[in-house]
Amino acid sequence: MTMAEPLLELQRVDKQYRRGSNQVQALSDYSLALHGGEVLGLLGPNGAGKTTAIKVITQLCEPDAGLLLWRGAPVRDKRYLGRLGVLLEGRGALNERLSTWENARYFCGLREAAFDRAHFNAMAELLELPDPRAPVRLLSTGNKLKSGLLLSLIHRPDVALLDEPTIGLDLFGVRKLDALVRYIAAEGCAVMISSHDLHFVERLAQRIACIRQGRKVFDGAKQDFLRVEHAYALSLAVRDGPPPPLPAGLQWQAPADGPLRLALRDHAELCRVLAVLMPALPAAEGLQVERVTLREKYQALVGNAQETA
Ligand SMILES: Nc1ncnc2c1ncn2[C@@H]1O[C@H](COP(=O)(O)OP(=O)(O)OP(=O)(O)O)[C@@H](O)[C@H]1O
Repeated sequence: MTMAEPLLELQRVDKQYRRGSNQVQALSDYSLALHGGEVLGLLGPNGAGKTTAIKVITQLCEPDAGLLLWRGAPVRDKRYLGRLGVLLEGRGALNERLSTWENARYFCGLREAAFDRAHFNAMAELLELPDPRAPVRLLSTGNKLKSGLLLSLIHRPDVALLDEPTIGLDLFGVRKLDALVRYIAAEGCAVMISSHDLHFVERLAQRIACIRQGRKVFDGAKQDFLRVEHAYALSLAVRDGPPPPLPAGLQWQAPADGPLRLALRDHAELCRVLAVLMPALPAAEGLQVERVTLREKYQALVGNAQETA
């Protein structure tokens, strides 16, 4: 992960929506920085404020307080918008009567960027987009999504904001999207993925920003996110008798019914425990070791957060 100056930054942003006589605090004192070449996963339950953050970045809505910075300077006009690639709520802007190819040329003209045929072909190939010369209206829903995605990135943006990019893609489409995200990040693009698809985020993001009810609850390296408490969960089903001994400093959690449980910090600790447990294993009824995934960490962090609406 690069530690260079952020390309884009939200600093202490507040955003409130008015809904009749009610007010919804969508963002509270919210800060976020995006660096070139990094893939950031923006996570949060429904209504947490993710889309609002993207709308503030793209000037689709104005914050009540706080700053938006582009390359370290407060944004004063809309010029930086041409350096963004945006996919909002899974959809890119495109003209369905034109082909992906024609749309791409049109969008490059609009953004005052040179149309790069090799970049177009590389993305179409990675996405396995069939017939880029056919009118978009003739494509299947999933292929229209791929087309929209390609178009949001055709001008080689410095920052890509991908809001729910996996919606409507099948398993194979998502794998192709993986490849596309890696390709643009390797080119130096800062990629922010806002998604409920935790497997997708876990595979790609080096950094996780987690938001709950408009507030930041985590922002840091994915490894640190996964290491918040422990990396492995071990459970051991034993017959009657005392629980088998563990290395010094560790203690079983022993629920009234169900197997013994143990949370382990890392791979080294897991190996130490298994070595000590080995003699007791033949008499045990079952051993299970699970890697704690982003899903469990995420659930622990956002709890049962309900939509603030
Ligand atoms: N235009 C609006 N007018 C009033 N309230 C709004 C508006 N847009 C969003 N909200 C409210 O602001 C809060 C944050 O919404 P936002 O869409 O940013 O969340 P989100 O994290 O993107 O959610 P989701 O994962 O469901 O897309 C929610 O309570 C939502 O109901």
